[in-house]
Amino acid sequence: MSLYHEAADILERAQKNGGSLKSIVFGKKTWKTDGKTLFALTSEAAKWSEILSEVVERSGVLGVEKSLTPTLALLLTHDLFLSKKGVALPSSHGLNTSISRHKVRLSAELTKARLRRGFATLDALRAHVNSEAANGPPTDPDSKPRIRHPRWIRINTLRTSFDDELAASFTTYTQAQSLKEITHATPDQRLYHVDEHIPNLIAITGPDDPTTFKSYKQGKLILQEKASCFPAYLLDPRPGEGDVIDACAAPGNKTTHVASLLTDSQSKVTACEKDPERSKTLEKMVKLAGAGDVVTVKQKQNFLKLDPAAKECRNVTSLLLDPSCSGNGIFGRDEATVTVRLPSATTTVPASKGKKRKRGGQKTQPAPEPTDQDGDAITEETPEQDDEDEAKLKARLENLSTFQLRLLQHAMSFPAAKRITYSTCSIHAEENENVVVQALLSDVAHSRGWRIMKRADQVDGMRRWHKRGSVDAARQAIAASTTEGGAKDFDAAEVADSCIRCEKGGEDGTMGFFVAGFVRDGDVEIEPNGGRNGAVEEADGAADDDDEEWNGFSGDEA
Ligand SMILES: C[S@@+](CC[C@H](N)C(=O)[O-])C[C@H]1O[C@@H](n2cnc3c(N)ncnc32)[C@H](O)[C@@H]1O
Repeated sequence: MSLYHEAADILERAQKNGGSLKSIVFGKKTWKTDGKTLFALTSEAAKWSEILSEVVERSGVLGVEKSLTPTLALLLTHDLFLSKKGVALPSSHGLNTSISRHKVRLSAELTKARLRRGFATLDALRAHVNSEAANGPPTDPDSKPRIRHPRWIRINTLRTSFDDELAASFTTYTQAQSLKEITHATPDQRLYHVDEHIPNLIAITGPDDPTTFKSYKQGKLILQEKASCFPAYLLDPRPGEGDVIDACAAPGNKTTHVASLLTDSQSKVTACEKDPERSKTLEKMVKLAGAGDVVTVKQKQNFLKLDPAAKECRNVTSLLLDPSCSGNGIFGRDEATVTVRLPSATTTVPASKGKKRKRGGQKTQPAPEPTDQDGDAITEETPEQDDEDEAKLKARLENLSTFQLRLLQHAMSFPAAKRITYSTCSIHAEENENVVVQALLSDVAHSRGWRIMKRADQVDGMRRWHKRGSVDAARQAIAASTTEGGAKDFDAAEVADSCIRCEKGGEDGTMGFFVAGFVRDGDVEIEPNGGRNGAVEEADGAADDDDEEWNGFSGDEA
């Protein structure tokens, strides 16, 4: 019973205050209904809200059913016609009877709404609604053509081969020679493009929802943003060289990517995840991707508490570090294209009787994030709130970068480690070039011989990637550190060129992202203590780190 009232509350808050549905649902822990169910219903209803508002308003149902608020009517109408299971209430329940007794009238209005939009069947309308949610509404012909964000799909070579999968899932798709064809496609064009930087990655566009593909459900296709594929690829783990740690692993996209690069070797991946719920998702995703033989999931494992000197870590040669961040690089493609429109309470008479429909304020709201086959959200991060004030943001970035630096220094303390990648889905220099410079200047980097992985030493696709770090940001970070001494040897242009950035949106079809690699020859003696900025100190102070890190998730707390 609380489902519909709680869902109505969420949609109304979203319409009134903005913010993402995800933040509203998962930011509150006291809902009676579970968050996944609430998110699934509200995000679907949000997608259909334009059409369903029209249906509810034109049916006149609100004029006769006093127990129904406009939002309840919209949600119940959604479930009555569009949910496989129908209205999730006993047929005798008051809310169910008050909507069901108007089924014929509502159904007629839904048909009219469909025909007005030129769709012959409800399935065709559904495909259109899903496509608009994914790609946004068509642009005004006079305006600049809108750039369509591609749907990036990594073909999981642990379960299938690239060619087999193209033949299995994309037979109705035409190959596009350039990414531009994808970013400028019309919504109904089914196209795929083979990425030129990351092996086994394709960009697609079209009306289909790839989460409904059989191969997706079998773990053969992984929905993963292009930029998010950079860290594992840049890490370039060499089969047989040694083991890998994914330090902050859930939901596991990069973990399974690394695992796919280590096939036919004895090398193992240890995936740490501190958060209990996300640990379960990680475990599930690793199994689904067929990476269970290669990956050991350490559930509820704080990476800072993993002892680098432990026997199990002695053979770790590569570490992938993708910690929590402000998340402001996440391209809110899905979030920006779904509109919540709630029916107007004042227009309760069918339009045929001459009343004008009132169009309520529109807010952009999220469509569901990609989910695993059980509907678990598998986003990597929560987008930053737009309305955060500057002082709050500054404090949050300070907290985050302190935490990120600690993790990075801890990664640098693994005795056999030779390569590390550090990444964030943030575009803030504080979390990126600044952390890189500070890590390079730390005692642990110095004592163990860590240096930046230069562009010339990067794996082919990353060397060719055009967008590099910010020279200004690197220069400022170096200048800030020079006062403490020791930064004179760093060349800002070289540091920046070694870093990789991705722009949020635009013709590259990427989210905002940052990644840098660190290398060492592995022959420097380990010091008993990490020194001033050493990892041992950070690990000891890990209890405080928990709080600091969670400040980074204010997007979830809204
Ligand atoms: C940006 S997400 C990682 C996304 C993941 N790499 C992927 O590609 O699917 C950061 C994750 O790190 C986890 N985390 C944060 N601090 C951690 C720590 N100290 N030890 C282990 N995991 C941590 C968070 O709970 C979150 O799940």
